[in-house]
Amino acid sequence: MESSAVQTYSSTNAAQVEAACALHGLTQDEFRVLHRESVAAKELAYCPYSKFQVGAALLTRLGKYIAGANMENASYPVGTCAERVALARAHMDGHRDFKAIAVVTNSTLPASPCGMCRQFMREFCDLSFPVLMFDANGDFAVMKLGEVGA
Ligand SMILES: O=c1ccn([C@H]2C[C@H](O)[C@@H](CO)O2)c(=O)[nH]1
Ligand SMILES: [Zn+2]
Repeated sequence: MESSAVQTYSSTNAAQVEAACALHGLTQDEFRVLHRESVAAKELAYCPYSKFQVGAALLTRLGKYIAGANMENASYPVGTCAERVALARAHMDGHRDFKAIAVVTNSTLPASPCGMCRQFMREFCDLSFPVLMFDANGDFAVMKLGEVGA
């Protein structure tokens, strides 16, 4: 079995943020707002079963930020993830082109989107779509959609 630890960076390390932004076509301001909006969204999670809050923030090509949080259900598979909530909200608001998504949890390691979310994103975003994953401390990993889970 191959084990590959995901490289994480600190969002307080300007050089690391700059490098990540340059690689994924984001401005540092966009990076900061994505982080801030995803953290705010996390507080709106409905997760009485797992108690695992997840926040997401999508950035559209037109510069709008759309938030999502996980919404659980007593019948567990009926619940949905933060990423899919954000994408559904965005699509309903008429957005079709997306620049990046940020996902944040209270975990001490960045969490990567599940297979259903990756499939859902793939419907609207290409394989180079940047996925920013923040942990509780603001450390982050970033991958293209085509690299997540690969
Ligand atoms: O990237 C992720 C990972 C998990 N969850 C949610 C699903 C469930 O509500 C809870 C525990 O898995 O976290 C997300 O929203 N996004
Ligand atoms: Zn998911």
